[in-house]
Amino acid sequence: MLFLDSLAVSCQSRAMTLDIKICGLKTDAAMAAALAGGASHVGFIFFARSPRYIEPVDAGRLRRAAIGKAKAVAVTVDADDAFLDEIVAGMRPDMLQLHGAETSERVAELKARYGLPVMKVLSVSEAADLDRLKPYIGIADRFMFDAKPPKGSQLPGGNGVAFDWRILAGLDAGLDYMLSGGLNAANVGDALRLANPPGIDISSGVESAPGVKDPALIEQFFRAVRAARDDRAA
Ligand SMILES: O=C(O)c1ccccc1NCC(=O)[C@H](O)[C@H](O)COP(=O)(O)O
Repeated sequence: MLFLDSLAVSCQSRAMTLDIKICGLKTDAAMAAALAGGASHVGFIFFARSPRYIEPVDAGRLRRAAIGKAKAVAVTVDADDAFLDEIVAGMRPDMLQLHGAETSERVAELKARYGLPVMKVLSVSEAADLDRLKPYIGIADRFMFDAKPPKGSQLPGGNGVAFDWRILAGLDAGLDYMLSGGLNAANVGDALRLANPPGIDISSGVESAPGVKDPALIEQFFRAVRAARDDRAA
């Protein structure tokens, strides 16, 4: 845990801005709710086994509503160049989210190939997992810390499972990341209080069924975030 120790700086010094990514969008109504709530990022899933899978050209159509409002993120899992070419051409993302076992060399290669910022996802369950950050520092533009998938899950993400957010509290205040995994309107206040992250990400916590985003739940989530932030500012 030497690496975590060396990064330990008080989170109190973080800026008061909070990025919010709503992930797994497939409909205009969900997109409208995400933008109305003030999402900074909207995510599209390009993983065939996911109930949130969307074709690149459909994502390209949907993401138009976000131009100038929120960054459109293409979420991929160990995708090959041919599929990434199709995604980038069809959707025109602002950012790639790499949710598989991509190495730091692969991250660097993709940044050079597409000229897009990359968010590398690391799945965590204990503080020692943060040691896996090291090779990506200075290469990935941003990180996402997500929970490890439960046993038997077919999905690397979108499982609605949380991890112990306190393990993020000692991270360098300058590290740009999103806290993800199992967030919902009921627990987001605790997540913000315990980890004070620069960004958060949610998917299944704003769904009425797997892959079905509920605009009312999206609105409720933003309300909960605002209430938690108002409480902390008071
Ligand atoms: O959501 C999916 O189906 C998915 C499938 C494959 C790779 C990543 C996936 N989701 C990525 C995300 O960014 C989710 O928002 C993140 O894992 C949190 O999901 P949840 O716990 O449901 O909020």
